[in-house]
Amino acid sequence: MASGLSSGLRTTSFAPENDDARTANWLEAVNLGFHEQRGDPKHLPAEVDACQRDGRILTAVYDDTAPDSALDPAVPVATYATMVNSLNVGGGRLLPAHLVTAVTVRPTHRRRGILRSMITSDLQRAKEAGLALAGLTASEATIYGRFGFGAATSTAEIRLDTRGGLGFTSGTTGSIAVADSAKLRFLAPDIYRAHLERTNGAMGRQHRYWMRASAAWSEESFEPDKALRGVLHYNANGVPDGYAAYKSLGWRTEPHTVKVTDLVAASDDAYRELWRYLGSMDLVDRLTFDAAPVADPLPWMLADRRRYSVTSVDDVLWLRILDTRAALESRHYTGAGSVVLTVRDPLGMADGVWQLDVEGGSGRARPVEAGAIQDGTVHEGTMQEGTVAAEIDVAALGSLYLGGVSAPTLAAAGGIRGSQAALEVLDALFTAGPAPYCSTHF
Ligand SMILES: CC(=O)SCCNC(=O)CCNC(=O)[C@H](O)C(C)(C)COP(=O)(O)OP(=O)(O)OC[C@H]1O[C@@H](n2cnc3c(N)ncnc32)[C@H](O)[C@@H]1OP(=O)(O)O
Repeated sequence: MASGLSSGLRTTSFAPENDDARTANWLEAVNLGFHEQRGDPKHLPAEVDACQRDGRILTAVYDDTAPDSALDPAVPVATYATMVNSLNVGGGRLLPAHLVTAVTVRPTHRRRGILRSMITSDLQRAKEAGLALAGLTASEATIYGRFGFGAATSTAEIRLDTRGGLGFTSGTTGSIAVADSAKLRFLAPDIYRAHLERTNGAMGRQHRYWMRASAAWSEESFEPDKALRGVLHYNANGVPDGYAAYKSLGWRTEPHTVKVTDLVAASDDAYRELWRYLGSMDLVDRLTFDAAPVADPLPWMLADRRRYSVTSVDDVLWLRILDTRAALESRHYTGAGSVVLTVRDPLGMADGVWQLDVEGGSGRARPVEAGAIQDGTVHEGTMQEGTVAAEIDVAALGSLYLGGVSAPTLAAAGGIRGSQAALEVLDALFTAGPAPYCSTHF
């Protein structure tokens, strides 16, 4: 991959392996690129094992022309990794998505087009491999729009005033127990899977999530996190259907604060009861959580909703449509109707004109001759005459895809061009369902 690199650079892609200098050097380059500490060789086998479990394919760009005393040229000057995982695209439908991660270019090699070269060739290959969507979580919001990615989901950072305990408006359901963290490691994947299947916008998780939720790895290192605790919710049949991981920020923190590091609910009851437990701990004055849903039921279950505040809202999942027809036909829809969409894609992967007909939760996308559209409606050809039409940039389609933002909002921002009638149809089709929620970064 990565044709178009400047001369002197060479690139290769490989699967991670243990006892492999190439893999170790690649991981070291990622640490360098993200300003992390050097890796500890004793943790390398676990780190490589995690990469393998995630199904990561690693790409490295090398510059063999390093001068004396420079970092070993076997350490790549650029890194890039991909993996495939499931995205809930509504109605319990799971679609495999091509995920991009660990993108770094060394400061000495930046702004020479290395990222552009890696990502454009990779996206093309993912499309040829039959994947309808690509996704990533971005270090900066300014990088990936030019490559056709649009911000598709957000989470809220929340703060709860728990002095004296939180009151809830409804009675308890199921039961709660403090978790044996070592066992949580093996329960968490199943609980998350059930959450994934019921949550629009949720993404399959990487191995590190189970290691972190069970305190086997801290958020910063591959060492155990001795401060982290876990709690489980069991449904009426005694089956675990939710967990949370949390830790005190220490007695010197004023007010005394517990940070919730992960909270996964596979039922509404589990969500409510996990927060009830967290909100009832003695000696805790504040709870924080940085990955709450933007459409959070939590304030609606509190006796005093003013105990809940949102301190920031951040984008999480960015989506890039690779195959427009497959993406449109894979998604679940809530409304019914028809619209003709002209997709503009500067990279030429997703562009074209489609008539989208939605009925009974499913969409059918048929190619349309571009000349059939005049004045924003269809006038000729085999398509239904009078169907409303809109033009949409591929990044805006990525943002609209899971319904995280409305068509009129995207139109006001310039990403969609169409009549009021077309925007209303798009809105009814794409955003009428539950707001997407992705609590997974990768
Ligand atoms: C999915 C993830 O892994 S997110 C993590 C991304 N990585 C990081 O944040 C680590 C630190 N940053 C880096 O390593 C690099 O700066 C990268 C990877 C972001 C960019 O790599 P580069 O090789 O310098 O990018 P490249 O030269 O291909 O730039 C392509 C285009 O993106 C633009 N661009 C690149 N980085 C940025 C940025 N951080 N902010 C704004 N624009 C950017 C360039 O100006 C260029 O624009 P143009 O084509 O319109 O002229």
